[in-house]
Amino acid sequence: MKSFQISVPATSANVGPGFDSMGLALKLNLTLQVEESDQWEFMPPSDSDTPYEENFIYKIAKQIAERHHTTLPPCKVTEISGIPLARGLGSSASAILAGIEIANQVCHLNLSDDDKLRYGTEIEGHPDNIAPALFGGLVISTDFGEEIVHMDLPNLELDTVVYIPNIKLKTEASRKVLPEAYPMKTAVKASGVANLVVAALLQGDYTLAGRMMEKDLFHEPYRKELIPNYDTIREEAKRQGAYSTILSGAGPTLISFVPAEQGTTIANALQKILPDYNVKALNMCTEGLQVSYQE
Ligand SMILES: Nc1ncnc2c1ncn2[C@@H]1O[C@H](COP(=O)(O)OP(=O)(O)O)[C@@H](O)[C@H]1O
Ligand SMILES: N[C@@H](CCOP(=O)(O)O)C(=O)O
Repeated sequence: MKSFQISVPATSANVGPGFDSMGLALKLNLTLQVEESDQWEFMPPSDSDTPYEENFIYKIAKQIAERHHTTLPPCKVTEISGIPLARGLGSSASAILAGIEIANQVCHLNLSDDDKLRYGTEIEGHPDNIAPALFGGLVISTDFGEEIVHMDLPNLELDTVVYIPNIKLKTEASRKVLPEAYPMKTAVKASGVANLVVAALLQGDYTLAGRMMEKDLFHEPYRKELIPNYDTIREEAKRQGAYSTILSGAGPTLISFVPAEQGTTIANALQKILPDYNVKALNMCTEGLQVSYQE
């Protein structure tokens, strides 16, 4: 019987002003063990009354199989490790890619990376989590409909610290507070800020990159009211030496970019003043989606 493991990293989208286009993979994984079986089963079950047909990953896998005019054979799927849900760490993008990959493996679809990026982006609605979850690293991507253009940035000499509160914020809800359109002057300044973040990262000028990340005009000014302790965490992280502290994805997690090797020290200091949070030092992850087969 075939058995394989799928591992997909968490992601932090936007990186400040790179709204819907910039994201990086983090060393925190969704890992699933998949075995062909005589019936569908998800372990641990989300709750005993929910049929497998309602499972998010199952629905994605089924949709991809149908798109290729085939049906999924039954599988037992065991979640070995997870990414906290609705916290701004890309759990939905990782689950979507896992569903796509299950269909790819068990239906022998032979999907290319571009196929996975296209399907994942269509389902998620934007490529900024899907691209780094698929490729690893820090990826800039934009969906032009006929193609999704994406480009990796070279590895950065940075650690990150994430501040995960024990409340959820669905991405859909956090998008509702954003404006439909931006005045021309705001859009020009906002894209200038985003360009400076990329230029500064490429030059290794992390002080400037951090300063510009915190000047986002696309989403943070509208979302910060939804985020508990937004100003306190930013100020305290700066005092501890962080280059920047910004929303991770749509929030409510905040993420700091900090000098290499200083993640754990800064995380420990912030955990002391945020006892209700899970404060973690996380390295960036250069690997994206991985599949490994067992005998
Ligand atoms: N491992 C998973 N298994 C099943 N559903 C998942 C999984 N990961 C994410 N989801 C679905 O994605 C939703 C969270 O997506 P979203 O609001 O975009 O937040 P985020 O992607 O920031 O964690 C969850 O409420 C759940 O429906
Ligand atoms: N660009 C999106 C990113 C959402 O990321 P998530 O991790 O919160 O799902 C947005 O900002 O809405």
